[in-house]
Amino acid sequence: MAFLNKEIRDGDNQDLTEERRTATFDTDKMAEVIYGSEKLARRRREISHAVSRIPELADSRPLPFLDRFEKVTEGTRKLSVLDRHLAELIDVNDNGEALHLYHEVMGMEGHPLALHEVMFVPALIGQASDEQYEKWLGRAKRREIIGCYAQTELGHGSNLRKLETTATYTPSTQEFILHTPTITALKWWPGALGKSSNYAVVVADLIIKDKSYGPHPFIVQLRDEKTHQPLPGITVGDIGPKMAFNGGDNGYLGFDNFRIPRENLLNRHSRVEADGTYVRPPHAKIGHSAMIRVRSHMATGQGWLLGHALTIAIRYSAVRIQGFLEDKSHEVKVLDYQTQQHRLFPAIARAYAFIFCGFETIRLYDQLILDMNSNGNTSGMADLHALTSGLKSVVTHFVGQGIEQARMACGGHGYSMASYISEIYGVAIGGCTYEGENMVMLLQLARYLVKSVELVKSGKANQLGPMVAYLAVADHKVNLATGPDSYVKMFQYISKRQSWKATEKFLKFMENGDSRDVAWNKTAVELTRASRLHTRLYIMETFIRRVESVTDIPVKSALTDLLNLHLNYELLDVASYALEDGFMSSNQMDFIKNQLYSSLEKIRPNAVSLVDSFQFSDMQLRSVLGRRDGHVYQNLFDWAKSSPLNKTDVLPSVTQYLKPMMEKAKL
Ligand SMILES: CCCCCCCC/C=C\CCCCCC(=O)SCCNC(=O)CCNC(=O)[C@H](O)C(C)(C)COP(=O)(O)OP(=O)(O)OC[C@H]1O[C@@H](n2cnc3c(N)ncnc32)[C@H](O)[C@@H]1OP(=O)(O)O
Ligand SMILES: Cc1cc2nc3c(=O)[nH]c(=O)nc-3n(C[C@H](O)[C@H](O)[C@H](O)COP(=O)(O)OP(=O)(O)OC[C@H]3O[C@@H](n4cnc5c(N)ncnc54)[C@H](O)[C@@H]3O)c2cc1C
Repeated sequence: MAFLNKEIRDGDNQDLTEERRTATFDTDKMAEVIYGSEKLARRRREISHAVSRIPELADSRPLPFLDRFEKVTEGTRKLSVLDRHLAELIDVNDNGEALHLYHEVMGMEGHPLALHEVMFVPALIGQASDEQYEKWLGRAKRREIIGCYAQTELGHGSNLRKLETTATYTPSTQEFILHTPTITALKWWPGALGKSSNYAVVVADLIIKDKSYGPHPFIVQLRDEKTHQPLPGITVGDIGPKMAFNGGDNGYLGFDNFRIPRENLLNRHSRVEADGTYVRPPHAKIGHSAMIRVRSHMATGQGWLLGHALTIAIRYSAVRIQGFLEDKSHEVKVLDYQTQQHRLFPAIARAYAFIFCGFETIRLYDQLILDMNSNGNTSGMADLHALTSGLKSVVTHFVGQGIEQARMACGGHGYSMASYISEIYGVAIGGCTYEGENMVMLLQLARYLVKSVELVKSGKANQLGPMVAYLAVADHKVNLATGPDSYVKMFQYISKRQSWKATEKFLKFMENGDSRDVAWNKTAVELTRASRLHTRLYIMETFIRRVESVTDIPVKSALTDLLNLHLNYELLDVASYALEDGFMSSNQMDFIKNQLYSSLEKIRPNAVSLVDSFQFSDMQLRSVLGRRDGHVYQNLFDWAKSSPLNKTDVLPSVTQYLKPMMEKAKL
């Protein structure tokens, strides 16, 4: 008999096998929906399989047992092995394949090329002119040079307009002089800056004839290409251990009147002529495109991180037997408890929703770059900036929450590094901070919402973009029993009401004499609430669109269960906004809760298969607790035995310190 869940193998834990047999859909088909195509889903499996046949690509020891120096070395070692095998493992021009290969082999703890691929090369593609492509892009793509993205400083990150690093143009030599005037102006945080990169895209305040033109990107050589020594005038190093990413060398960087040629200002959109004349870009914020790119990719990337934690927690919950339900002679799987399901299943729905939604923003970003590079059309920038600002904030926040719930759902073993969940958590919540601190980015989206409400108030609703058109729609009572559209309408009502209330509050403060900035700050919490609601509405709508587009009936049916859970969970979470003015009745509230609980029951038989469908290999998961075979206890015991502390029965620290203390006490 062909099994719908292809993960079933002889010798696996029987409880897990039992779960896999209950799948109502084909996990390979679900993987096609998750990864966007049959080809990528298949290639991912093939690549993982090919990697497993190259022993040098495996971690030489479990990563949690390595110290920082060993982690950096291990990451670099694997990169060099990977480099030798790249062409045989993937189509190097296929980003999806490359991304999977790097996740599989390099894991998530950071490596020297992380920022090269994620920001340095994209910054060149988005910001460099054709001549600069000629000079730098080929070298960067061939990895003759390794780069990073150096923007944040010790004293400033969120407020780019106040970056202190200066790039002062000198017409006599046609050079920019890069300088770090104070300790707070040191670049601080850029990934792969400390020890690995020999080039960087540096964002510095452009100064011409004593006038500041604001932050601009420059390509800067940091280290000698032969010796890798820092060039004279450059101070560079590693900033030390972090919550996660400890295989990466986030760094600091200072300039002492360091000169670079005029051609090193990335000048596809703005430039400085030889005589110092400044040529403006078509859009003031066009220099931020590398950031918009990462933000556009974050929803999908974060959805996968949540998927990792949930794969571990759900598999473990199907193996962990504890306590009783009806039959007191047999303990049950902890996955059978409603509280466990409520803790984990809505997070599975969110992981799927974030991945689907992320694919849409990636497409929007690719279109924007195409428009900008082909005909200088920047009209999509404001919309995408607003959308991705909200999305990165909402998604990273919920992913952090979801991973933490997954950890707790694994009880004590979730707290062990054997689960690897704490590492996943550390990596994921970095996203709440990098690419724009979440509150700061929610407030960026709020600017857009406030402007949109103001348009409606001034009778210009016809100028609203499609994503905010609901802000002008009249309210109608909603019958939730009619399906997903009614949930969207209810959510629209809630989101619209909050955007309007926050805007009115903000305008009122100004009417009463506050400046715009003070009024804004006095309304900021309400504004961030509006941004979150707007973003959650967008996620809900993309989830519905994606499920509607699925053609495989069993897959669509399983996804519909997840979608229903998502709709009810989300609406319940924000119901107070609609209850307070009576738009939602308490009967409707009861209806939502009942739908939610029945969704949990429907999803239960598919839970393991829904996470198996992410098709993360054991190598990629790096979790002893979440391995496919489910032999949790034996695997945990073997792992603990391999701890370096267990190499000897008596530790030197015991002989040196503990024993003398005990001996002394005996006297
Ligand atoms: C294959 C890819 C995989 C990717 C996977 C990701 C996983 C990778 C893992 C690890 C990588 C880690 C990478 C981390 C890298 C970094 O963190 S780089 C540093 C990031 N730094 C930031 O994000 C700084 C945040 N701050 C800002 O972006 C800006 O300062 C600001 C947007 C908050 C404000 O900008 P400012 O210039 O001061 O503008 P305002 O005066 O506030 O606004 C003026 C108007 O400009 C509009 N605007 C601002 N930015 C943009 C933009 N990017 N595009 C379009 N428009 C923009 C803003 O909305 C205002 O418009 P209105 O006046 O009309 O309201
Ligand atoms: C793992 C990681 C990797 C990174 N990689 C890079 C990299 O490769 N390159 C790079 O250049 N940088 C990088 N960074 C830096 C990162 O981009 C910044 O830390 C981030 O943009 C936040 O800025 P900040 O540190 O200045 O936070 P701050 O702005 O100082 O935030 C502190 C608090 O102030 C609040 N706040 C600040 N401004 C406002 C405001 N206007 N309104 C309301 N509240 C406000 C914030 O909400 C927050 O609560 C990385 C950071 C991390 C953690």
